[in-house]
Amino acid sequence: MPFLTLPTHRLHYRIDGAEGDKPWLTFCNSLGTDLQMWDAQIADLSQEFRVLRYDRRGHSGSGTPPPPYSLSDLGSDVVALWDALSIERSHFCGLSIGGLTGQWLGIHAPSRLDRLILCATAARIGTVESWTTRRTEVEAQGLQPLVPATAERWFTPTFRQTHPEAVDAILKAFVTTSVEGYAGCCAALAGADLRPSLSRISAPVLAISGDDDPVCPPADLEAIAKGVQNGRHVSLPGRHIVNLEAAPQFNATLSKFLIQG
Ligand SMILES: O=C(O)CC1=CCC(=O)O1
Repeated sequence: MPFLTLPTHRLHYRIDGAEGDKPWLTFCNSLGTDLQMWDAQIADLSQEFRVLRYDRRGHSGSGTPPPPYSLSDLGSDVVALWDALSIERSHFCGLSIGGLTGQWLGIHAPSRLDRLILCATAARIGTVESWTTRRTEVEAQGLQPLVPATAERWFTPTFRQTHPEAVDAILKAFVTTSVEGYAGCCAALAGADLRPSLSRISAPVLAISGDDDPVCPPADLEAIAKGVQNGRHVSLPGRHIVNLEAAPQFNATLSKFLIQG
């Protein structure tokens, strides 16, 4: 398991796929998941790309610096990883808080970005109050009590019934997330409002929604596509973890955007 050791924490990462001159594609997970949330993308996309995945600080194999975190902390972790791995430029695909991280990179590190895929995210997710409440609850009771409602927000009833093992694997990662790490990311979400800065994003953007996502509904992704300089929006069947629920369509949409433009 490779790690990058930073002054306050280490980042666990993984590289799959094509070697040589193939372009880099970086995946960035959502709150309470780990890099395995992208497993359904690897076989298809690692043919054409060098695929980099990592666990966000406070999640799974990465270290947990003391909370709170800011979106700038999360974006700077990606730049540190790219610097350490001598990755000058990469495509970037992030989901939810991973999509906010992608927007931050589009604004603050445009020279490092090729194309940007923003999934099940928004320029502002939730409210200061909702994230403060979530953080307080988690710090008091841990993550286990959140599991039923989380499963409902993340997957349709049909997917939960037909793919119980895939859902269990994601929820297992969720409950093992460190409370401090989760709380730190709640603080980053409370403080992140990129609506005034979206128009600074010049990288080509593909915004992907889950058409039944109660967290970031299609209108949020449409607003991103309209707000950036060069954006388009596609909606796929599923809820929040749309890359898993609609994996074949997701992979085909991503490949088309990255390869054909
Ligand atoms: O917690 C959720 O259900 C959804 C979510 C918000 C930000 C994120 O990354 O996931």
